[in-house]
Amino acid sequence: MGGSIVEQEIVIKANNISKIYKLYAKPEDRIKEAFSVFGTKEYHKDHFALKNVSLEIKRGETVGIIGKNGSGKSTLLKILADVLSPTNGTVFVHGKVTSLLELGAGFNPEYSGIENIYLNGTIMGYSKEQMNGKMKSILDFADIGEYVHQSVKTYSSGMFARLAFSVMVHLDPDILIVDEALSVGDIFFQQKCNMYMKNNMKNTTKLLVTHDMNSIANLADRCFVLDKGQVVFQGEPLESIEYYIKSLHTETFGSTVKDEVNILSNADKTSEILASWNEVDRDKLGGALEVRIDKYLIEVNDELYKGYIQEGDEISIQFSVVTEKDIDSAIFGYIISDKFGNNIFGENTVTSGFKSLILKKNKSIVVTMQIAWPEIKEGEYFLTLGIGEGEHELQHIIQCWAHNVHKFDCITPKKTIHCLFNNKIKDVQLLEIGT
Ligand SMILES: Nc1ncnc2c1ncn2[C@@H]1O[C@H](COP(=O)(O)OP(=O)(O)OP(=O)(O)O)[C@@H](O)[C@H]1O
Repeated sequence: MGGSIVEQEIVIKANNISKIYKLYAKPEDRIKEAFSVFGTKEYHKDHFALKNVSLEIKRGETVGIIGKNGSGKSTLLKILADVLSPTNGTVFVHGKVTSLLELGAGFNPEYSGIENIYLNGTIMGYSKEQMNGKMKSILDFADIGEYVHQSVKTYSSGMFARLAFSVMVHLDPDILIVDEALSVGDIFFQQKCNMYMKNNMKNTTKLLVTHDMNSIANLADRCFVLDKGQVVFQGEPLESIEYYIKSLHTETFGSTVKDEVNILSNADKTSEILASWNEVDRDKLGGALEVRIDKYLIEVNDELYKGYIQEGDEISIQFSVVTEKDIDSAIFGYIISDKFGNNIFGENTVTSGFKSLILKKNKSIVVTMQIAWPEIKEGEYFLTLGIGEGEHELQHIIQCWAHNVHKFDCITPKKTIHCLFNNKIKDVQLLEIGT
């Protein structure tokens, strides 16, 4: 068989699978139903953890599965890993599967790390001798030192994740299924796993469930987005992330932004157009509020924000301002902070060299600030907007702060940002000092 044919081989095929759980309002309803005369009276509601899901995955593909909590990701993986049966539909899986679902399956907590390595090997059909041959690489990768001789029940969840991942990938699976299990490991271990999967497991089909969009952007060839047990989108990772994050934002922030909004020139900014902008919640505002931020719109590279952002993207932050007084000298600014509230970067018009910005009483004004997204670590970042009154950045009246009005999901495809940002090594020298 030629290489390209092998690559095209479908190794996972799910046909119209559903998983239905019976939900009972009260525990006794289950008993009542079981003993109902002729078994006809129903006391339960059907809950579809998965509904009519069909998919095909080829050999060697890395497929990301994303979706909100409870959307059915784990249920799907468990069915594909054959630890759960679908209520309806058929599943075909061709090849040896190892899975990091629910850390612990396949591990005996009373056994030591070493004993568990042998146990997993036996389950996967390897002899003791074969496992001896793999032992060093498994232990080196897990890197948990002397703990391998302790019983697994004494491990921290991170140590356990290290051992379990190492064992799973060294058992040469045809298909590797990785749930959020890895997220309990520290960031360096997660990177090590991602590198290993990328570089050492090219022929292995990998299914990844994670809420870490950056891993998806970097590792996946293709993605499925699940919502309420159904596949609502499938496609390229970035398109899938865009679809998913947009739907999250719509839910979380109640965004009213329409898919199609014309790119506006200043003259066109009528109240009709502002009607489609995002309202800033009054409870996000602070300051004297004689001048206040009313609505905003974020555009990235001249299009509406797609749900993710990356280095070099040109952002246009537009917001409308309602004024109750004349201001001779206004300062506008922004801050980007991380999810822990640390301010990461920002600027204002004074320090950027823009002076004498005048606001007239009872006028609606639209402010547009252009910035470029810098090279920073992947993650969630929040935009805060500010208006000050005065000429000096340190001596002014805070008129309006609009806190955390917008969330940016920053991804760094094909790049590792080691800390908050990278700082290049400008020069390196090697000096030979002897033989
Ligand atoms: N044993 C069960 N009994 C009843 N309902 C269940 C059971 N297992 C899962 N569910 C329900 O099925 C749905 C899908 O659950 P699942 O764990 O697959 O979601 P998920 O996308 O993996 O979520 P998360 O991101 O929170 O891990 C949820 O509504 C969940 O409450």
